[in-house]
Amino acid sequence: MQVLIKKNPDALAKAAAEFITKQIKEVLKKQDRFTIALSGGSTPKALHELLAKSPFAEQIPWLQLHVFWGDERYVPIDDEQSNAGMAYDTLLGHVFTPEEQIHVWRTELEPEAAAADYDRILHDYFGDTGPTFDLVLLGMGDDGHTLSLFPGTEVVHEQTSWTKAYYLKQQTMYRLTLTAPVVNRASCVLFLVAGPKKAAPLKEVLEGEFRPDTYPSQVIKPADGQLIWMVDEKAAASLSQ
Ligand SMILES: O=C(O)[C@H](O)[C@@H](O)[C@H](O)[C@H](O)COP(=O)(O)O
Repeated sequence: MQVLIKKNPDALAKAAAEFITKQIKEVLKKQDRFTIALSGGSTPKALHELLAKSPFAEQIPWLQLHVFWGDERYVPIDDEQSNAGMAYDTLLGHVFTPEEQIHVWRTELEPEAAAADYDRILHDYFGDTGPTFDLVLLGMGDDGHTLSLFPGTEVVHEQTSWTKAYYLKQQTMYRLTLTAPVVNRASCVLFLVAGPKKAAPLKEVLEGEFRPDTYPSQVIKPADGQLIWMVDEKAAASLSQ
C-alpha cells in the first residue's frame, strides 16, 4: 500500500489526473481496453473536470475506455445525488467514450432488480470468474464508508454476491454497490480523500485496529493489485508518518 500526500484538493486532483492518464497509457500498451470504476462524492468532481480538458483530455484514448461505477444512490440519473449524473456532467458528457461502453446502474428498476442487472452486466463483460477492473476509484466518507459500504451494515461483510441493493436507514435511501471481493480483484485501487473531516477516520482506517463495522474502508485490500491512498494534507493531518 502507498499513501501519497498532496498539498491541497487542487494538487490532489492534478496528481490523480496525472496518475490515471499514465496508468491508462501503460495498460493500453498491453491490451486494447481499459476498465475503470468511478466513484461518487465531491472529491472526484475536480478530477473529472481536469480529465475532461487539456492537457489530459487529448492524451486519453477515450474510445478504449469502458466505464462502470463502484456504487450508486437509488435516484434517477438526472437527480443531483446521482453518481452517474455527476460523472456525465463533469466528464463523460465532454469526451468521446461510446455510450455502449458506459455501464450505469439502472435506477429506473426496483432496487433488487437494479443490483441483479448490474451483476448481469459484470458477468457479460468480465465472464463468470469475476470482474478485474484495471482501475477502481474510491472515496471515503467522514464516517469511514467507501462504495456504499456503510458502518454497521451487513454488506460490508458480503463475500458471495458481486452487487447489492439495500435500504440505508440513516440516509432514508436505497444504495446500490459493488461488494469488497469484486473491488479487491482490481489491478489498482485509488482512494482520493480530502479535507479536515477525513483526518480522524483516515487515521483509524490506515493505522487503527481492523474494525470494518466501524470503518468499512478497511475491507478494501486488493489481493494482487496496487492500493494507493492519495490524500491532501488536511486529511493526512493525524497520520503518524
Ligand atoms: O456515492 C457515494 O457516496 C460514494 O461513492 C462514496 O463512497 C464517496 O466516495 C464518499 O462518500 C466520499 O465522498 P466525498 O468525496 O464527497 O467526501
